Amino acid sequence: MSALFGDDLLERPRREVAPGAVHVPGWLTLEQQVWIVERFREWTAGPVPLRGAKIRGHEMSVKTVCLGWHWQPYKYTREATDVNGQRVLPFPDWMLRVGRQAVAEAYGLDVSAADLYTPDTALVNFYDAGARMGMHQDRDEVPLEPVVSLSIGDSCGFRFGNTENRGRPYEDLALESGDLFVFGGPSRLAFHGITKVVPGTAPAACGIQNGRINITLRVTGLGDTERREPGKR
Ligand SMILES: O=C(O)CCC(=O)C(=O)O
Ligand SMILES: [Fe+2]
Repeated sequence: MSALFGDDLLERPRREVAPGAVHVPGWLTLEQQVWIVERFREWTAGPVPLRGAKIRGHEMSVKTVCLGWHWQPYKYTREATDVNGQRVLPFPDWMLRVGRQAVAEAYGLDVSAADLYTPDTALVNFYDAGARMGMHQDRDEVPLEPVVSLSIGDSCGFRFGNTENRGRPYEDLALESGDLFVFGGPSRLAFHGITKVVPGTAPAACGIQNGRINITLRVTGLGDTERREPGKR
């Protein structure tokens, strides 16, 4: 009910959580969320299915499908060589526009000033009620352009930390359906993770009833060449 009349946004103002890290609650409309969930169902139908990446032999509880470039620990490839060898779907044009609008919104820029931001990959994560993501840095990309993160479905606990280590100082905040979070500049290499998913919190009309979809847009800096040497993480 609170979402219907928008008063939840009064309780959750947009906020710079750390320098260069901005949380914009309720950025996506319900209509946009539903449309993106429809696309999510197409992406997960293949050619590369959702899969839990294996980190040092352990399968992640979060399941991921990628667009543009396929992320695997700790590199990007065009083909999902750790899944089924198929090439991932292309990075869609509309996501480039979403990324630019998101960066403009987060940093208070005119959208024409954000057209230098050119994401070329999307990591699309699905969290069921038991999924978590440990504290990590996003550092398999070459340039340190901002990461744009969109959330749809169940709320989660998001821990946003410092650039030095996985421990304190960090801040715990909730990411809810429709929220935007952008981290760039001095916060680009901040450690972050998902501590919990809260079942039953997805808005009835967001298009997904169980679980959480998260999309992160990134600039790999790879151009047309694959980076075959695993980067350090
Ligand atoms: O699910 C999220 O909000 C964060 C995902 C994330 O950190 C990642 O995919 O690297
Ligand atoms: Fe991340």
